[in-house]
Amino acid sequence: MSQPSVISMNEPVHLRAKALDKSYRKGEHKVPVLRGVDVKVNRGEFLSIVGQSGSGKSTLMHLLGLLDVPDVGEVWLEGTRIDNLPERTRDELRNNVFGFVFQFYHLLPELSLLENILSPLMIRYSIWEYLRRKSELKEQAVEIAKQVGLDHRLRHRPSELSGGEMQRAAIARALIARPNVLLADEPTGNLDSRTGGDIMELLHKLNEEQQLTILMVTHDDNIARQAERIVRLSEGRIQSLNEAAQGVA
Ligand SMILES: Nc1ncnc2c1ncn2[C@@H]1O[C@H](COP(=O)(O)OP(=O)(O)OP(=O)(O)O)[C@@H](O)[C@H]1O
Repeated sequence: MSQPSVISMNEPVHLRAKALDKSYRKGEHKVPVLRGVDVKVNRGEFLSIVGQSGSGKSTLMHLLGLLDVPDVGEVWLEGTRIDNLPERTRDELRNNVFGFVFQFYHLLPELSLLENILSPLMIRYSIWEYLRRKSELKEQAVEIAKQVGLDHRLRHRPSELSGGEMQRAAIARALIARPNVLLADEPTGNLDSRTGGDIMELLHKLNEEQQLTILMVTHDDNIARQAERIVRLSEGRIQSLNEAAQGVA
């Protein structure tokens, strides 16, 4: 699959939400979730979006990562509006620019850890291209497994891994497609505080060493504070854009 024309791989991005509105229909009622949300994610920054359960954090992340479309408003990537692109271009962008990490890992139980890490490339390439390049792609997957500290678990199935290891595997799977932006939805939400701390350390390492832009969603203020900057979402609106993450009272 060719790369989308709006951004070249590995180019630092600058992601922006402009005046996003999103409502869901519940029976006969339209329930507003986001009401005029503006967020800017700078190149190479580690931004957390914090807010109570139901405040719309995941909804916002899904709109920024092209998993859903806003009712009103725009999403911009490096000077190009992306929310209104044709579906195929949006699919390509989603697969090439964004990496996703979720609270419950979403690993495929029947695949080994190595196969799970490789799974996005099976989608990116045609079957023939994937098979032709398999040994090179496998080497890349092993290298990324090393980066997240999992190279000793390559043949294990998800059921044989701890929660922290499954989240590391999910992060490795997101990294294999060499994303510009990592979107992490409650990445520590299912982990004890020590294991969650290890995952935060790994995210920091990726942010600092690879200048990976990270947008993390969490309901946990302590986790959110560990990012470089916090955006607080309350009742579908941004409360503070400039709250310094470190040293917040
Ligand atoms: N696909 C959907 N259809 C209908 N309502 C939805 C849908 N997705 C989310 N909602 C509703 O929108 C509101 C915001 O949900 P969202 O998941 O974005 O919040 P959140 O802040 O991420 O919450 P949590 O921290 O509990 O995951 C909730 O009331 C939720 O029930």
